[in-house]
Amino acid sequence: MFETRMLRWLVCGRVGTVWIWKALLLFVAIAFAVQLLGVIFNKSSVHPAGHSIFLSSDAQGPSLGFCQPHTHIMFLKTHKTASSTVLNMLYRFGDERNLRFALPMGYQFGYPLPFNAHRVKGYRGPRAMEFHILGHHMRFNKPEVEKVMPADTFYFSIIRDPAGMAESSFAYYKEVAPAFKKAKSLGDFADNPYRYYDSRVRNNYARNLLMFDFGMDNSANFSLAVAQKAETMIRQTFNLILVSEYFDQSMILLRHALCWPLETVVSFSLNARQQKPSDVGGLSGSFVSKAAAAAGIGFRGVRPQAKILTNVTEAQREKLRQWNAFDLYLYKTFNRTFWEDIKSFGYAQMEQEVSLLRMLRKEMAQVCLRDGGKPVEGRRIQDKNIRPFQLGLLQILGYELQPGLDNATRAACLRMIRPELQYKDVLDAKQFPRMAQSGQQNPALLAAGASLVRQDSPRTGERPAEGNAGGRTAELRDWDGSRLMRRNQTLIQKVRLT
Ligand SMILES: Nc1ncnc2c1ncn2[C@@H]1O[C@H](COP(=O)(O)OS(=O)(=O)O)[C@@H](OP(=O)(O)O)[C@H]1O
Repeated sequence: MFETRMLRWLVCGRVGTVWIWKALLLFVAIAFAVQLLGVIFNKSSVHPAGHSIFLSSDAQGPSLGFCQPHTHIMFLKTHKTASSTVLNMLYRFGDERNLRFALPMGYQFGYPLPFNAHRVKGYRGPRAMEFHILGHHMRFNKPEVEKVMPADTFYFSIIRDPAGMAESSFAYYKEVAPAFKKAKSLGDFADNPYRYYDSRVRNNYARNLLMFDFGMDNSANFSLAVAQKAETMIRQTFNLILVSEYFDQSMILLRHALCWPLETVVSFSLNARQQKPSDVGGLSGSFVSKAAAAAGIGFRGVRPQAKILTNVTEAQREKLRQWNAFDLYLYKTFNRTFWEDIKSFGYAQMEQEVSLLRMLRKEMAQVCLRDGGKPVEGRRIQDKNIRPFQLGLLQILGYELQPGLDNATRAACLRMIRPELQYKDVLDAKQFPRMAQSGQQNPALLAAGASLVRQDSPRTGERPAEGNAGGRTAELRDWDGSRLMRRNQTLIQKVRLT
């Protein structure tokens, strides 16, 4: 009773309606200012601390309108699809803004086993800590990924024509994948896959690798119902599927979806296969071979044997597509969706942004890279911090930095060319400084791209050890899960455990 009278007195008697309106207006103004500050704060928290090294004032790209940059991101890093180039971009974005990565204990999340949250370093139960970016190779397993990543996570991945993927995969995993090991050449495999492929052995690199990475059965014969089920799962889970053959268009769609400035999606192609002489103007699906051919760049030192092993005719490329029928279905389906997205985005705007992106890449190549950005065979790169991990028949290419760069520019350029394994170590050491200090990682092994996995680690479930580190039994594995042995201080690639 008393309160009501008091209120009436305050409202009508003492304060008056004008004052109420003024108070209301003030309240609205304060709320708006708080909101604005929040946006500014949020935006600035994902902007790099340092200044941009891009010379051009267009580095931010055309306006994105009013949007909030995404910082919770899950990238399914499919194999042989330009995924290392995409991951490098995510690494840079997160590194420059001190975001937290969900990193594996070694170099992979137990691939080819399905992803398990307990393989994430620092994981302490569902959502116990905030992870921003998850992007390493894995066999996708949604419930486990959801334990690690926040509910508002943006999911995306990348696909490639199965013929190009098969070439890339064969060149890389020839000595590792059971089906490839026995084949005389990729052409031979394409002509007679059933002679070499045994579905009882895990042969993910040799058939429907995309399907496998998305967490589904890769070895069954094609069935439309199963393919459609896979499509539905992907549509329900992933916000965007990029296409490797249209990498630059993919980057533009991605930056708009993530609300990121243009400069964040400028990259150099990483993890490319060594150029084969026959590729020039020719048959191969290698991205770099085409780019190099267009630029008139030639390579020397190719093993003729390797060239013969990976050569295929157009008819054999078609056979490889049919052999990978599930992947072909996914590729065709999501390629269509990709072009529908571009249509909605607008062809003219896409063209404008792609040109800008290419201009920035060219600019960066001139600033950062030796010889105008000509890719270099891994074995010719002296600096182990930028030498890409080597596996397979052909050299994996990397880059060398322009000499004489100032410190800030050098650091920014280094981030763009630092290979995946080395970058993972840098991020790992940043996130877990005490472990890095206690020397858990062995630099000699890191240079070779190996991980040291303690045999007694309850989470890894790795096989018994062969090496010996600090008196403890330990096993040496490369990033891909294949076992490495040390003999006379030399790391020797061993056969992968399937
Ligand atoms: N920007 C861009 N555009 C198109 N293609 C590109 C790009 N960057 C890398 N690549 C090609 O991707 C292949 C390597 O793929 P990944 O990095 O996914 O390989 S891996 O699974 O991580 O080993 C590898 O293909 P191949 O050269 O055919 O083997 C790279 O050349």
